[in-house]
Amino acid sequence: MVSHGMRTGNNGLMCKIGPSILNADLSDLFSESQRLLDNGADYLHLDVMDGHFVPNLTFGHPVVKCLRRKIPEAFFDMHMMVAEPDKWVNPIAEAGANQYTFHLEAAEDTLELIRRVRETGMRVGIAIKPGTCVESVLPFVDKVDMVLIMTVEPGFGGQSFMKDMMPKIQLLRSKFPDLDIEVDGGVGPNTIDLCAEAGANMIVSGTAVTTSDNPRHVMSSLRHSVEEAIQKSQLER
Ligand SMILES: O=C(CO)[C@H](O)[C@H](O)COP(=O)(O)O
Repeated sequence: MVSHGMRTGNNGLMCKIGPSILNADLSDLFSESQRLLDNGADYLHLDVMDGHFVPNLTFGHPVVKCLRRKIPEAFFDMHMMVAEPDKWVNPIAEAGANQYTFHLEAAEDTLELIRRVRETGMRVGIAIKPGTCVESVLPFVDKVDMVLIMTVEPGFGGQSFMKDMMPKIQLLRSKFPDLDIEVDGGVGPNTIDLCAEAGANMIVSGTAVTTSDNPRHVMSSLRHSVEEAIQKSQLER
């Protein structure tokens, strides 16, 4: 598998758009995923839900493995909304994932979990729910590749964006200029500016992209907004 660096050059960050296929037609996961990639997605954000950590079920490693066979190149960003994140590290790695993002709230031994994910060769992400304070993730930030700030309660697509999560992104960005910060939940053309100004550089957008007649246009306008905000903040430094 090709290696997928998520950073660029010596200026630090690059904006990436990773649509979530949660609200797409899951009976045709391959075509839906390919359509998003063909229309400019930088990566696929794959939401794994186990019915315990969140009150919903999606799919697991067998489905990811099948999708990987049909899509050998794309970056698979796994958002593991599961109660036992340690249990799925190896199956998800063997299925061909590139990044394993677990929830801090579900981790029993966070450092050990980070070590285990790294050992597989996957990038490591930590996600926090809206009710979790950003300070709780700070001790781990220098050991991971990405922090995911949830802007909805995890479990369902199509919810309203929680703009009061923006201070979490601002705080992380001020302390960690080179960190990949992902935002997920209710993100679309009307909410992207807030995320971009706060400092997010990895943008998950589900419903806004998958239900659009013109996903290429939606993704390129999301990207444009974030790139402008990154450039502006670099000029201000
Ligand atoms: O993690 C998620 C829900 O738990 C989804 O990735 C997220 O909600 C994306 O969908 P939308 O953009 O429709 O909110």
